[in-house]
Amino acid sequence: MTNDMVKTMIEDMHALAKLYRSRAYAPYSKFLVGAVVKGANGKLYGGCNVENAAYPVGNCAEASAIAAMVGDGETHIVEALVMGPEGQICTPCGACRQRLREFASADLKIHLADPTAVLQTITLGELLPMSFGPENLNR
Ligand SMILES: O=c1ccn([C@H]2C[C@H](O)[C@@H](CO)O2)c(=O)[nH]1
Ligand SMILES: [Zn+2]
Repeated sequence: MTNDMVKTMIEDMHALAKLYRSRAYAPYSKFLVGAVVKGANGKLYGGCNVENAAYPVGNCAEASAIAAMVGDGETHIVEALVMGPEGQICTPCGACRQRLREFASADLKIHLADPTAVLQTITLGELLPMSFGPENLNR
């Protein structure tokens, strides 16, 4: 695969995350997040955060994207992107690191983006070292 092709694919993930971020329902925090996971099937799945008047019931963008993927019959994530507000990176919260871990290996690349660009790329293993996953339950 050429560098141009890789760039195009990240740009596709970035564009989809931006669309989903624009649909975020975050009237309480006003912190809009979009997330995209790429399945092993090559398809992209987007999600946004969905807050609730009962605050703890709110949902992270990553959780929404993962739910869309699993609902489509895919259970392996090969790449991910999380987009927060302009000028800052939004790293997945602790719970979402574990949610990603369920469907990905430690070398999963997670692109951290704002609406203008990908600002940083990190692996799941860096975000969640010595993780507990399905293998620990012989799955
Ligand atoms: O990686 C993250 C971090 C935060 N949020 C959401 C949760 C809440 O709605 C808002 C503020 O925490 O941002 C996400 O969706 N993903
Ligand atoms: Zn989260």
